[in-house]
Amino acid sequence: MTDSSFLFSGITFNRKKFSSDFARFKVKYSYLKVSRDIGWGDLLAFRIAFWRRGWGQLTVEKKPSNDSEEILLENKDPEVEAEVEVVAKPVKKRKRKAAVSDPVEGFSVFKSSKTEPVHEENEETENASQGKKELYRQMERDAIFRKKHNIHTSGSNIPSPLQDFSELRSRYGCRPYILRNLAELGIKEPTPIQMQAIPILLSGRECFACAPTGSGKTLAFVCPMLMKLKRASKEGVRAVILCPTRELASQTFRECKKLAKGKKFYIKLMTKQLANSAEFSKVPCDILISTPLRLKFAVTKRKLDLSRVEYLVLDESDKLFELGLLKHVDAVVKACSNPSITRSLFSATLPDTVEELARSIMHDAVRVIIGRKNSASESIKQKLVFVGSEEGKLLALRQTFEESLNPPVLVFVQNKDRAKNLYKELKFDEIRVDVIHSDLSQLERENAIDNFRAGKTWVLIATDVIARGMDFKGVNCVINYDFPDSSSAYIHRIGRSGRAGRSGEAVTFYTEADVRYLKNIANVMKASGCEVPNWILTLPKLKWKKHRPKREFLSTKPHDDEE
Ligand SMILES: Nc1ncnc2c1ncn2[C@@H]1O[C@H](COP(=O)(O)OP(=O)(O)OP(=O)(O)O)[C@@H](O)[C@H]1O
Repeated sequence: MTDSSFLFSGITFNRKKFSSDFARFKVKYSYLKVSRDIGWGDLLAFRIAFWRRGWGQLTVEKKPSNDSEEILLENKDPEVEAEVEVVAKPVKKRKRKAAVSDPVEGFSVFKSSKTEPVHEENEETENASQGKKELYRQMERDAIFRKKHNIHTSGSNIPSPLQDFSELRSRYGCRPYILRNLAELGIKEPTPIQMQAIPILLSGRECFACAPTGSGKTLAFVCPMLMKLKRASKEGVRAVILCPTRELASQTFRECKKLAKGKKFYIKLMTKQLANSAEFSKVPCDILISTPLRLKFAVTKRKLDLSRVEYLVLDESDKLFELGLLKHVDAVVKACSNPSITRSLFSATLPDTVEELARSIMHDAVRVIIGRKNSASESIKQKLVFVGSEEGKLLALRQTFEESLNPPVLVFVQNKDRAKNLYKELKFDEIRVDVIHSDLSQLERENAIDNFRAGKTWVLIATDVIARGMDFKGVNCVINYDFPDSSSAYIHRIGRSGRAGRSGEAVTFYTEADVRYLKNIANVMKASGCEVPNWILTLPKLKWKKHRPKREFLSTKPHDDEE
């Protein structure tokens, strides 16, 4: 068909000239034959239906030798045929209505050539305005729904949010195994980030999203990824999820497996062993979950091919864009060279600099913010405690544990040496304590996490290595033994409690040396509805800077004893 004309904003596509390309992509399209006299109103109605479902581009090709037109639907979903029936209804309805109304209105079915165009024109204008009205009504309904769920979006043509997981099937033809797995996991209603991010990603749009800790971001990117991949393939890596730490990568790997249960996807976690394997390219892999350094190593040293990757997720994106990781992330993003890739960024904190970077690398991305940007989860009760000095901290910690130890409790310190020392201090108290930091082997780190998850450990002392993304169900209290180095570190640390709607508590110790930095944290606390003494809020504004003071030796023993 060389004489193709496209209505609305479609890509000109000469099917004869590009017949071989078309044959390759044929499976992606479905057709709907409609009468030649299809009006603009009908097309607008189709377009609205498309927009609501978050489908691809709607274009029309005219067939000169035939009395029908084809509506070309760019849709990669095999279920589209069924949906097209629904979409086609307005045309049938209009025709039926016309047939019934003709005799009533006194018009002949065989109209003269003079009167017909006038009637058609009026009808089309009417349909167009009806379509427009419906579009506006839908936009209004979406706006009300978003407002109710604190969903803030920016970007063009944003798909309607999901109100219910059943819409995954009715709007997107989701396979039953996902709905079954969600039900088995006890997941009934989508969280606000899932309501909006899932339709965006399913419609093939790029997205950067900021939603509170514990609000279900993982599912918001894993679910559409599985739906888009549809089935397993052995033709190379098709989706990559980058996480800043090994612990988070392995947790995300497990979450993927849970949601994919019953479907034979090849989901791989990039372990040291796998990264070093020379046979990597022969291992079937649909979804690869990795830290940036390991993936970069596999790409550069093991010639791992990422050119077929269709979906790339940068989880904890602001952390991935920090200086130490950025060059590895950059190498991975470059290796994912497929021009039709869909990239997405997720985090509970999204600094403006990261947003700018995201905008510069993404195409027509939609921005989604749940609640207030860079804020803590509102289900956490936050408290600041003045402890005077380093020694004061240890006394305050022991006193807290004596008064009320409500495990599981996470205690964050500034670095691994302090973690080791605090562990030595608490080991002989009558509490089950463990420690996790980067000097431990992978196995030791995993054991520490597993024991904490299983309730064998009551108090886990940690560095920021587990501050992001780790989902420990039911952590009752987070204690910032050492003041966090930034407000985003604070948000992520305390976000290990108060997850998925549960309540939690966060206590932050501060000394004289930390007072200058109190305001940043106090602002976060105030924004999430916690009480903060006024004097802190009136402290002078500090320019953004990481606060990592050299802290005194952590021990209650006299220093001479240590020598
Ligand atoms: N729709 C839902 N309903 C109930 N629970 C859910 C839902 N979605 C996810 N969850 C659960 O909520 C918990 C937190 O989810 P997840 O780890 O994805 O949070 P997150 O937003 O990524 O947090 P963080 O910012 O800390 O990484 C998990 O235990 C997950 O199983």
